[in-house]
Amino acid sequence: MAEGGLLFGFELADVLVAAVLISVVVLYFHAEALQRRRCPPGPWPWPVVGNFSALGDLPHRNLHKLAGKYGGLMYLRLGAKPCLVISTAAVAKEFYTTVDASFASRPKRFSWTVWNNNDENYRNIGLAEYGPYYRKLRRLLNTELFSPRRHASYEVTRAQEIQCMMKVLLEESEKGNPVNLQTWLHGTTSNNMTRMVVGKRFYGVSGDDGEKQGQDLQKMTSSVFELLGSVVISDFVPYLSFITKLQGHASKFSKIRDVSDKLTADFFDLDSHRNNYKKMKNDPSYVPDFEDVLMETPFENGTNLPDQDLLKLLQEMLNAGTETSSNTSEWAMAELIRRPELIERAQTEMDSVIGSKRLVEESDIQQLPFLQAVMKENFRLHPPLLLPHESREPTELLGYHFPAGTEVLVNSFAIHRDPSVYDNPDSFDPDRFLARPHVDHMSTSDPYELMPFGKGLRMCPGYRLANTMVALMLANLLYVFDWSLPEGQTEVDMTETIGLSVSKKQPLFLVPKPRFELSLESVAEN
Ligand code: HEM
Repeated sequence: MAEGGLLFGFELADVLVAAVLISVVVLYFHAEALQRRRCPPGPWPWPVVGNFSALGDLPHRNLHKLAGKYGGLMYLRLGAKPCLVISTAAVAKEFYTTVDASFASRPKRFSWTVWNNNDENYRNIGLAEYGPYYRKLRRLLNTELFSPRRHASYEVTRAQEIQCMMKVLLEESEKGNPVNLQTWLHGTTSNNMTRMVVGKRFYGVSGDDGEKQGQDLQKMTSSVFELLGSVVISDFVPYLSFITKLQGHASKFSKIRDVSDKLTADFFDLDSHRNNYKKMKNDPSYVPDFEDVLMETPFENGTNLPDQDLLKLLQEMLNAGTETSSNTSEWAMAELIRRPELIERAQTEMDSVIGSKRLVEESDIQQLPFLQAVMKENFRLHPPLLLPHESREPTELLGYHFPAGTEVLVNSFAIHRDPSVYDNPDSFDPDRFLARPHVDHMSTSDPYELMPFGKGLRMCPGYRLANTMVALMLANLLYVFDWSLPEGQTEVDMTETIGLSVSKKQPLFLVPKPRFELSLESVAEN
């Protein structure tokens, strides 16, 4: 009974506060339950942060585990933001064939904004909103850098960079010491990329600065990938930005951006490139590089790109083109060294096809089905990227309705481990692809079961180059050398670390031993 401000012996005010709190909680659960009835299955979200903690340190693995419980189309609430996670080939196919265009944009992330000089109007291709600016850049990339014609024209460049790497490895092998494969794979892909983009190589160039330049570049690309892979709570709950500040992310990210921007400006030296182009552009024998093309192309309002955007794009090509391909090749060597019988099979195949003491060339690759199966199996187990998409308009997928601004993660890590598609999905078994030649990540008619480069409008534009470089590096490493673990080591540490891409936490050190005598000439530096 209420008596003198008391209800059943409690202060009336306390009772009222408790009643309001209970009502809020009941209303929250009721509203959430109503909303979830209209959404695909997924874990119950916490108030405020939703399912943010489900991402964890290794989102590709954590989301794969959750998909085992909730299925191929899973619904998460990240803060207040709806997010779909696609984890099977069937759902991926439905997604790409019905709503790809609606989901062709990217969300905003705090780290991406810092990298873009604190501007949410992202100017680099991988993060830009899907609109006229993005489409123009993408067309330029497709025609001026990655078209089949351009790809063929850079075959000599690729062969020279492979030759440089093999020459150094042959020299190193004479000492009998382990070599850091990560460094050489990174240097080779990096040189190839910078030669395509600005006509210069930076890694391992002789002279006092050669080694340092290479190390600086490697540090830059991996720290930028670490920055771009960082997800913070205020990406999904903006009013928690004080936590992001307290965690010191802003100053850490800005520092990485400033160091990488300075390095890029020094490496790519726009002024001297511009002067050189002015001198050369009327010479019919001069072939403009990608930097020339970018400098000359009118963008919004007919004006050329500001230097700041131009440098960011060049840096992006270097980052995207280097980290992914070198990580992929390193994973492949790490998998193979644990299964020496697979190395032997690849060598036997190459001995019978190549049969002479020379490097493996691009035209050989088509005749090496086992090597290609090894590559596919490696792409299956180690797809490097999980880049989010975001919808620009309300959409419907598999009968569910989603508002504009819904995120999508196409988790190829989970798709590639679907036990209903792949037997023993965790084991490294290239033979599975010899038995399924129709599964081909390089073909547009592939059944979405192997998609390391994504699909659809935002699919990786560098897929042809990446596939060729990984094939060439792997084939040559395996053909020219036998490999062993450093003395005293019996196992390979396969621990992953994640930035924007999944890489090996510990660099792979292996001891090369030449399989035959091969002397390689120095390749002229340019
Ligand atoms: C093994 C090597 C590589 C793999 C596995 C890979 C994979 C991917 C994936 C999965 C995406 C995201 C697709 C999506 O959002 O749906 C992507 C995007 C991208 N990749 Fe690659 N990539 C590789 C190499 C390269 C190379 C050599 C380049 C050359 C510069 C490159 C440039 C890009 C760019 C610019 C994007 C952003 C595309 C966009 O947003 O429109 N990648 N890549």
